[in-house]
Amino acid sequence: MPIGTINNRDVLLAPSILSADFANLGRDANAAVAAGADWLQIDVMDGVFVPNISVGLPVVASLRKAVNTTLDCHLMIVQPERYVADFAKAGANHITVHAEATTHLHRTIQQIKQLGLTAGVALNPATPLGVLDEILPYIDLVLIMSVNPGFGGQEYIQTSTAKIARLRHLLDAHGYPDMHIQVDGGVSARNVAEIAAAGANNIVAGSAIFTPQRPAAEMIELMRAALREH
Ligand SMILES: O=C(CO)[C@H](O)[C@H](O)COP(=O)(O)O
Ligand SMILES: [Fe+2]
Repeated sequence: MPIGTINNRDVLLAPSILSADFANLGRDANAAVAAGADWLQIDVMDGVFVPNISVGLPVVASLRKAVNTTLDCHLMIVQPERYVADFAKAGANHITVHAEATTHLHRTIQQIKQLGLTAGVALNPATPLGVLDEILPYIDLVLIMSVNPGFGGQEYIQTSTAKIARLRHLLDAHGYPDMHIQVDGGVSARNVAEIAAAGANNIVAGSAIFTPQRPAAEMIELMRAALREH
């Protein structure tokens, strides 16, 4: 499944299954897709790069069988190059690795692309955009982390908005109109419009979509409505 084109700056929604009900993961994932989610993000945490452990290859393989959508694996693991082939085999369509997690970022990106997947680079909140300079020609997506990675349900770090705007400006200035800017962490219907206005086109949200109180479809519609109104 190819990465969506963003020439018209459509905003994609990528619910993170981190906040789904893991005992009913297929049900929750399908509900999000039926409600118009464009991608699903699977947050893979190793307890080393981030202080939490989440899910891994078997969950990707199970979701691949359960849902027909773009599976976006956000790898929060050290030396992700050890596992990218396994995630591709499990059914990932897109893999994002952290610039801070690998010494050989270019080689890791090459591996992902050679596997036929699209590739993204994630930056932690304190990582400057300058680390992207030499890797932009090789990637499809930049993930701006708007929380410190490791947990769902954290508060959006406000300075992320200016970082997104600087990145969109830089991409426009250097001729990357199709690069996705994905934003992950603390995004909800309350702030999604300002995040999209700053230049993000690919929105990850976990706790704002998968809540026990209301169906995912309603929460996705609230986000779409906020995007339409801005
Ligand atoms: O990468 C992540 C955490 O490291 C998650 O994708 C993200 O936190 C989603 O959760 P929420 O929308 O609740 O902040
Ligand atoms: Fe994530």
